[in-house]
Amino acid sequence: APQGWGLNSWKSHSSLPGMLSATRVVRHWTQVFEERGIPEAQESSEYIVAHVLGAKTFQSLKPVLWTEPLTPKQLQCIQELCSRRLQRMPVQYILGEWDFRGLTLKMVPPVFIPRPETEELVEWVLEEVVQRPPALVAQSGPLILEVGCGSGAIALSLLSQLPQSRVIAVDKEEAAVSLTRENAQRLQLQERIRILPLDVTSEGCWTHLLPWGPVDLVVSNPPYVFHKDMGQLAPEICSYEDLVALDGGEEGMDIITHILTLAPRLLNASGSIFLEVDTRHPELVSSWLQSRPDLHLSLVAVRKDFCGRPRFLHVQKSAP
Ligand SMILES: C[S@@+](CC[C@H](N)C(=O)[O-])C[C@H]1O[C@@H](n2cnc3c(N)ncnc32)[C@H](O)[C@@H]1O
Repeated sequence: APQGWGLNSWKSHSSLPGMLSATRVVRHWTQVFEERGIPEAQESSEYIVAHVLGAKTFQSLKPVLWTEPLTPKQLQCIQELCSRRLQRMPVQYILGEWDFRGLTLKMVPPVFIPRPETEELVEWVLEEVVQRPPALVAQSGPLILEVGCGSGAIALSLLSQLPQSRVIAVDKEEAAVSLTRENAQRLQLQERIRILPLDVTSEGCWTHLLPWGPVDLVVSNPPYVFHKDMGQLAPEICSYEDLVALDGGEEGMDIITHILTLAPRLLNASGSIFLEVDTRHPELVSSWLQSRPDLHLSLVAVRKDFCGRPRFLHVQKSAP
């Protein structure tokens, strides 16, 4: 078993009690991970060792800690955490927290781990809000609805950057709802957020949201993976993350179309929807919207991610 392998490999160092420095331990586990085909071997090893030594990254450790011998307790702890990595558990779940746009969020499996691309979606929303007339932003708002809040990454980043904003965050999974709630409290942002369990595919679900609206913006990183692509996901994802957070149905559009159908009922006139999607979705969403003129929505902009792939959509409501 992977765990047994990790333990056995560690025994080779038992002749060096008290002499193992953080740097040597990082090197050891990097090699073990590489031999076992664990992705991001060095990063995984560095994050785990840094975490046990009380830092976020290996580079941010005081240099003296790189060379000082580790205690048996620290070594034991590193061994336990690295054994989990050998079982392909994502580092974010092993460490139990992860940073998103400078906010440290608690991470608990199987709630979706926020991805770096999503930071760009938040950035785009912030840019758009800043462009609004100053009086509008300063007085109250915006009021934002986030569909599928997961750990709360998007909602809490927006709240922390926009001091007048308020957010309604919904997710169909109870684990996500309670993790967003916990993260909001940890970050002292609970006063401006309403977190509701809600399945946006359920009949008449928008009626539960009406009392909180109308909203200025709808933001979502919905499940958008094409069902046929689900089999290609890495073991880290398939074995630990909630697949409900990823599987968007046949063309990845199942939840996207529900959000687009729901949003016009809740949005202010000329309100906006910002979505993170697959590269095939700009075209699919555009033609789907053309088939639904009754929604009075148009795709007004597409943005590329840091890899140059079209991954973010801005859809706007227009007057009927
Ligand atoms: C890709 S994750 C995004 C999580 C978080 N917003 C982020 O970016 O890290 C999608 C989220 O949508 C939620 N979800 C899936 N289907 C849903 C539905 N029908 N109604 C509401 N939420 C849903 C999942 O539980 C999951 O938390």
